Amino acid sequence: MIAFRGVSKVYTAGGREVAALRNVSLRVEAGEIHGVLGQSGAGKSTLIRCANLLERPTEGSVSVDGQDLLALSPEALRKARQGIGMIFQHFNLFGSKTVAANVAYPLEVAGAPREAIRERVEELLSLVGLSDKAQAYPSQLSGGQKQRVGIARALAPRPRVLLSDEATSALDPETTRSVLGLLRDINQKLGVTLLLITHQMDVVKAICDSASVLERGRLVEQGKVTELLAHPSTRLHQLCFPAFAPPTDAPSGRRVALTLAGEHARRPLLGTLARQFDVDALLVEGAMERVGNTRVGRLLVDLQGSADAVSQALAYLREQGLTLEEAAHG
Ligand SMILES: Nc1ncnc2c1ncn2[C@@H]1O[C@H](COP(=O)(O)OP(=O)(O)OP(=O)(O)O)[C@@H](O)[C@H]1O
Repeated sequence: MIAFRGVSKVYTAGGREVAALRNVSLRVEAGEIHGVLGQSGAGKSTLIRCANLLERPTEGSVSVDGQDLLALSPEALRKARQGIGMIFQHFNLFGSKTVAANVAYPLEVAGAPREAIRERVEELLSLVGLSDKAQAYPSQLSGGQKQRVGIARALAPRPRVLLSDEATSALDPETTRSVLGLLRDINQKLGVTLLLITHQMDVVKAICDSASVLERGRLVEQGKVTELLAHPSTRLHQLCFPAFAPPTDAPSGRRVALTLAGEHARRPLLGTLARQFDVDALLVEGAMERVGNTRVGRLLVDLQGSADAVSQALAYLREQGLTLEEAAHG
């Protein structure tokens, strides 16, 4: 488990103070994948670097697995850091070392026996699908392969927590998907807790259980991804479902924006409106998104039928717990 409590970070540069984090409190449960989403300059890198004290907070506390990192001696912090792996946007591999030597590096630093290192490196390269590249150099690898080496190296000391600093930002969409799939597998197979920062909503949708949004150093929301997306008022929802385009034609019925999540997204609601209420739903615009094992959607529909029937249909949808907005955003 990772806990930030009241964390602030102020940088002083050229006599000027920059508040990069302002009173951030965030809890990531053990075994979760948590994504921190934010625009450039929001403070994401600062936040993730505070999780292993590469950056020391100006105020507040950071604990990992119940250990208050700021209270540790330098020696104890060095040990605690072995339990916190990190992967980077630009991979940070040693160009002059082979893939195997890159992965072995943290184990050599920790003084592990040679044979144990050899076995562990083999196991890790197999885990990330690079057994055939052990003797290659980073310059001979694609971006996705380099990141897989970065992941293998980060996992070498068997960390409980993995920090990902925009690990897929430099990769194309397909490679991004495969690296995210690998991170999800690692989380599930090894139970590693993952804290990642990203400016890409797609990363959050693809693998995060929970997420938070950082804006100008402040955490403006946090929660389960599916729960945040189910509410049109959240930043996460608005980032996932951009506002509908302004209408160019007159509505052909009562125009309503529907947010479907969880159970609702699995039921044939529009068919029910037709059968039970004699109300047809014309789909104007919208999207359904897959989020983990569930689906979330936002649809703009024109409900067509007698005024009474449409009112009853709307009452039914509200009773079902759906979020409805008559004045669709946009
Ligand atoms: N070492 C530093 N010295 C002074 N200011 C800094 C330093 N590092 C970051 N900042 C400032 O702190 C703020 C947050 O920066 P940070 O890099 O954490 O944001 P970010 O969300 O990771 O941005 P990006 O996505 O562009 O990397 C910015 O205003 C940045 O200019």
